[in-house]
Amino acid sequence: MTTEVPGKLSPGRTTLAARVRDLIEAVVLAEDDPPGLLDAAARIEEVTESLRARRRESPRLLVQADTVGRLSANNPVEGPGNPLAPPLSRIRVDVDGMRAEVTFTAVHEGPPERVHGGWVAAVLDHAVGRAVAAAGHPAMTASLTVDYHEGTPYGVPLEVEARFARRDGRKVYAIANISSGGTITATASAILVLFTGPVPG
Ligand SMILES: CCCCCCCCCC(=O)SCCNC(=O)CCNC(=O)[C@H](O)C(C)(C)COP(=O)(O)OP(=O)(O)OC[C@H]1O[C@@H](n2cnc3c(N)ncnc32)[C@H](O)[C@@H]1OP(=O)(O)O
Repeated sequence: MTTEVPGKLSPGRTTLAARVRDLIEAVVLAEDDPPGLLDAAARIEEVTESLRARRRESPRLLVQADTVGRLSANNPVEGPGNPLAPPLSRIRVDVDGMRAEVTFTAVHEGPPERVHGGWVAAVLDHAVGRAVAAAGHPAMTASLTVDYHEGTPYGVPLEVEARFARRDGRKVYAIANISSGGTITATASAILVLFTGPVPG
């Protein structure tokens, strides 16, 4: 079931997501002090139960108007309402493609002091999806090839870019990259397949 919330995302929701993002980072970086950790766990459980008492049916939260379809504000890459999303910021999407900024944290560490490759791929996957939709070809990723040229640092703003390349029948080709201070750390090429039915939000 889709829950549609008209208008802007409430500041309460974005603030809560931001505080939970802070919390996740604090958990990952917390010193090993068993009584302190158990006390924190009990207090967090209390908050979780209070939120669960007002649970919605679906994680979808459709509040952001988009050029093609609507993206959930709880999207796990871009959504400001989702504490798992890094999230993306300074998003610019038009027919020429998508550009955005993303700052990962220690939460996303894979190799020492570098972002886990799965998170890099998730952002690139999302970016190609946004770019092809903006170019008028809403489609789902069938194949994503990622080349990791250098480790991607966290704790610094990164640039994400993606653009539609070409279309061949239902297949839509796109490319994307992620860079740090002008140095490209990962590139992706993707084949997406056009949606045949309605474009999900
Ligand atoms: C506003 C919206 C913004 C959205 C932004 C968010 C982006 C989010 C990015 C994602 O997370 S996407 C989710 C991850 N992807 C999936 O879950 C897709 C899972 N796969 C499928 O559901 C189906 O495989 C798919 C819909 C992609 C294709 O199935 P179909 O039955 O519709 O297509 P079919 O298998 O007939 O293939 C159509 C064409 O694509 C080609 N194809 C399919 N899979 C391929 C593949 N893996 N590699 C290369 N080509 C492929 C296939 O050969 C064929 O080529 P031809 O038309 O030339 O004959």
